[in-house]
Amino acid sequence: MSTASPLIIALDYASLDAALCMADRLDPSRCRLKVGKELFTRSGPDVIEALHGRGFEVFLDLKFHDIPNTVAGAVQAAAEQGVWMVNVHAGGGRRMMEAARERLDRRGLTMHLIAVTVLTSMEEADLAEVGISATPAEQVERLALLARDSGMDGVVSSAWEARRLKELCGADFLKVTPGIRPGFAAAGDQRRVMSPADAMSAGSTHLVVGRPVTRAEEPMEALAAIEAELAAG
Ligand SMILES: O=c1ccn([C@@H]2O[C@H](COP(=O)(O)O)[C@@H](O)[C@H]2O)c(=O)[nH]1
Repeated sequence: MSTASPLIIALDYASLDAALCMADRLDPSRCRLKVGKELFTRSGPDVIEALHGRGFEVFLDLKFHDIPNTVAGAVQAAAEQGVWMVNVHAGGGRRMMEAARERLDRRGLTMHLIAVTVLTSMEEADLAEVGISATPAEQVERLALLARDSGMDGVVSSAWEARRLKELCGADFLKVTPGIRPGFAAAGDQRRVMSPADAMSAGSTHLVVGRPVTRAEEPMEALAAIEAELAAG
């Protein structure tokens, strides 16, 4: 089932059972689901099949970063499992991203293919430590333009960069933003955070929300509070 909701709930769980327990409380008309490294490493493609069986569209957040041929093969495998969206690291470079795009196009596979720019857990000092002497905003812009020119459908960034990315890359370019924190949630390990309503006003097209819902005492109430905030604008 496709949904008009911008919400993507991150199922960061250590077992398939725990992830499906949460999925069974959610409604595919109200959100999409994200499967990341922990859950996929534990459960493999079974989790994708189980979520599809429950009617959810799935963002497979494995952030592929490898040589072009390897990434193209991984992206093809994701598309053949029918996932709605997959991502690669823009830092893998133009040839890597182009190889992924070409592989999908040549096989007639349709799936959103996006690139991670700068992780929302990073700030300027973290970039400096890995040898990047730019602010997160500058680095996101640089990688987003490279991603667009390499055939990506959009990027993962924080919502702080969404407004500028809309100006640079247009409204149709997907701006998938984790680090979403409603007023009631702690930032935790995230650094570049924003509230759901502010993120949408800034130009995010999709909001990735994990712990504020999945670790809430009442996950459905937390989700409803986020939906109410979005509806109020
Ligand atoms: O830059 C990034 C890229 C991916 N993520 C993922 O999003 C969720 C966020 O979860 P929260 O619990 O809401 O912090 C998580 O699965 C990350 O792997 C990200 O946070 N930042």
